[in-house]
Amino acid sequence: MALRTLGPKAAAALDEELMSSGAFSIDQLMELAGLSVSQAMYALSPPSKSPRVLVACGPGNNGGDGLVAARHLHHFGYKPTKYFPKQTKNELYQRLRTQLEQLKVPFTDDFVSAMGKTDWVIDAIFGFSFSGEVREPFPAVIKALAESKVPVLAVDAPSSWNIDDGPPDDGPGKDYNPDALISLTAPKPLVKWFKGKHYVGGRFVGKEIADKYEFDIPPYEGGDQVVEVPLNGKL
Ligand SMILES: NC(=O)C1=CN([C@@H]2O[C@H](COP(=O)(O)OP(=O)(O)OC[C@H]3O[C@@H](n4cnc5c(N)ncnc54)[C@H](O)[C@@H]3O)[C@@H](O)[C@H]2O)[C@@H](O)CC1
Ligand SMILES: [K+]
Repeated sequence: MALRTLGPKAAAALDEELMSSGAFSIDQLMELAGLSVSQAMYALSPPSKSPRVLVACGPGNNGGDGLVAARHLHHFGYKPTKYFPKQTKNELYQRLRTQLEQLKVPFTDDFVSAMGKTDWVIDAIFGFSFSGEVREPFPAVIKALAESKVPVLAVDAPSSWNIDDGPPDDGPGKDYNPDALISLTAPKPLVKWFKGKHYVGGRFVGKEIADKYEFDIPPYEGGDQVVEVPLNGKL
């Protein structure tokens, strides 16, 4: 049995429910999501093998997960660098940025050059709210990811893929196939087209909610925040 998927509308509704009747704050959810991204990175390649990680952050909550992950990666012993070209004035993001500044996590505004000086890239540009054609300044970033010689871990979705329909037929993300993907809470329908290593994280939902939204809680072990899940094989 493969894990059931959660479409973009249901994923947004679930987020809203968690933050209203569920009594979670966005900070809590983002912290757990970002922690699980950093744990997937560690499972893929520990800092002794790949110390340099370039974290590409988009303007929404997917980017926020990337900022949180960068902080945890620093504490795990990596040397993260962040790329965050469209910074919001939202207070949460300002606090996440200040936390990274205090740890002296550097930033870059030249993503393409930074790709030549890293061991892994984390794609936290767009998640389940992405739609349409990729707008500036991101087409060049998506193109660089598609042509990347270093491995890429995508957060929740390979950025520029349609959440329901998978890889785009043309545009900068046409040939973008990241090496690994961490789905948050539940895989999105695009996993049907994904061929790399797949993890699920974002361990904050109980069975009642999972039943209501018709997805499965993956078989997390012990205190782990992530679990590797075969995409079409048996659980
Ligand atoms: N319940 C969960 O699983 C949680 C998910 N979180 C993360 O939140 C993500 C969803 O966050 P959001 O709803 O903020 O949205 P996203 O981060 O997916 O993206 C929205 C942002 O991208 C921009 N955008 C959308 N389409 C674009 C295009 N074609 N070109 C350029 N920019 C475009 C929007 O203007 C907006 O600023 C998830 O994928 C996940 O990473 C966590 O942070 C919190 C908990
Ligand atoms: K992403």
